Parts: sequence; C-alpha cells; structure tokens
Amino acid sequence: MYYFIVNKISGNGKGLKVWKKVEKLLQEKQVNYQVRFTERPKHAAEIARGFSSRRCFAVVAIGGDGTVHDVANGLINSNIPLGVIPAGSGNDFARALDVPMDYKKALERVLTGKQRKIDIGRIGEEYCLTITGIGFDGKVAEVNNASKYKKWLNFIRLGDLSYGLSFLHVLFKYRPVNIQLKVDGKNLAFFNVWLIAIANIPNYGGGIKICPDACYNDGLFDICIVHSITKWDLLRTFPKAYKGKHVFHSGVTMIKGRQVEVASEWPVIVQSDGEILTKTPVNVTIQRDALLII
Ligand SMILES: Nc1ncnc2c1ncn2[C@@H]1O[C@H](COP(=O)(O)OP(=O)(O)OP(=O)(O)O)[C@@H](O)[C@H]1O
Repeated sequence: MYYFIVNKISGNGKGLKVWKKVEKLLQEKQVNYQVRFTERPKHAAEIARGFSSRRCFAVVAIGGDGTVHDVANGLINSNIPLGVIPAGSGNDFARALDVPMDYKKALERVLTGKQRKIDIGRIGEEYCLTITGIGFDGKVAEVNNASKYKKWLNFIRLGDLSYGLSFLHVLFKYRPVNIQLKVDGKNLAFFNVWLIAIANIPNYGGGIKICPDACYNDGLFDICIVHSITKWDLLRTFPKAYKGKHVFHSGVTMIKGRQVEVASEWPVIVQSDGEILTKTPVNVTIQRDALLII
C-alpha cells in the first residue's frame, strides 16, 4: 500500500491540483493507495506517525518543503520510506534530491525508484531535512510565510521570487547581532552576523545556493556565516548566492561540522525547512542516515 499525504493549500492550491492528476494516474496503473489531506500545520506528522511499516511501501508527501518537513518528522524511526511529489512554492528538498518537478516523473520515481538513506538535522524534538537558518534568514522566512505576494507569485507560477522580495523587505530593518558558535566543541565568535545557515542540502528559498557544497549523505553540516558586511554589500552579494558565488566574499565564512551550538547577544529567529521553529540559543546536531527516502 502507498499512502499519500496531501497539503491541498501548498503552492497556493497546487497541492490539490497535483493530487487530482496523481490520483488519476494511480487508478490507471491500478496502484493500491490511500490518501489523507492535512487540516492544519503539523497534521501531516500526526498522520504519518499512524502508519505501520508492515503494510506500507512508502508515504508520499504532496506539497512543499513545509509538508515534507511534517511528513518526515512523523516517519523518523519508522523504517518507512518518504516519497515526494513537489507541489509547493520553493520545493528546495525535491530540487536537492533531483526529484522531478513534473508530477508524472516524480510518481514514477516513487513507484519504481531505489530506496536510500539521508542525514537529517535535529533541533530538540524537531527534525530538519534541508537548512536551518538563523537570524536574518529566520526573519525572511517569517515575513515570506505571512506575505500576500507569496500567494500571488505562486498563482502566476513565480513562487520562487517571493523569497527574494521578502529578503528586500527585511534587509532595510534588520540589525546584525554578535554570535557565539560552538562547532564540534570548538568555540568561535562572529561579530555583526546577518545570518547563519546550517545546511544538509545546498539550497533554500527556492534555489539560493547558500552552502553550495552541502551533501545530504556525508554525515556533516555545511555552515555559512554572513558577518561584518554592510547592508549595501549584502544587497550586492545576494544575487551571487543563486549560483553559490557569495562564498568568495570576505564577509562569508564557510565551515563544516556535526554539532553546532548558537548563542546570540539577543534572541533571533530560527527557521528549519522554511518553518519558524524557535529563537536562539539553539543546538543543531546531524543524525547520520536517519531517514529512508525513495
Ligand atoms: N490544511 C492546512 N491549513 C493550514 N496550513 C497547513 C495545512 N496543511 C499544512 N499546512 C501547513 O502549510 C505550510 C506550508 O506548506 P508547504 O511548505 O508545503 O507549502 P508552500 O509554503 O507553498 O511550499 P514551500 O515550503 O516549498 O515554499 C506548512 O507549514 C504546513 O504545515
């Protein structure tokens, strides 16, 4: 049996549209399936927790990164593979794992693909598949999730642009903060920090390659710290991040590690997989091979 968890409102209604097409294909192919629709944030995790590995080939998330995040959190320690059919605005997880954006090809991969294990990040009781963003980045996610233009841009199929707009919106108000980092037991201090990205995959925000060398199965986070850089320099450097070229800027420090503790002069927002999680201080650890993917 294949179980589908659909977030109808992801991608401004794309979730439902994609599901209708997928359902037709499943019926044509005579695949044994069941579907559940999410009714609220985090509902997908509750649904996924209820599935038993004995009867389940895979649990397939139809939605964006937030839906994938919720389903994955429900599948941790279950030994049930997670499948993804992208239907969000950013779809960064699908992008990094080379999941086709086309629903037919993505379904084909779920039905015939090979299972593999990936690393995930852990923050308290929450698991993160893509990138944990701290500071400026968390604020951008907060503004973006609440924005009206995200809905409109999704509507005209330009959802990827909404993160860029939210970036500009936050840029003019945000105050950089001094940060103490502890990476694998080593203390580091950074001043005037805009953001820290703790990455399991290279991209977030709809394709921004903030940690271009991050790899989801190397047992390590790639960490990007943007610090001691003026607002205007940040604005000039930002477009380069779409190609991962920002890493050559002197105000960008890249490190790798398994355990990252972040404390700041004042509490700043922490987002994971585009969902607002908490504020600093925060502790993020890598869990090697912790999730089965198909
Ligand atoms: N029925 C629902 N009502 C309100 N929110 C929901 C519902 N179902 C799921 N959610 C929440 O909707 C949020 C957004 O979902 P998701 O991230 O999948 O779509 P998106 O924001 O369009 O895509 P992306 O994250 O790729 O940009 C998630 O936080 C999820 O928990």
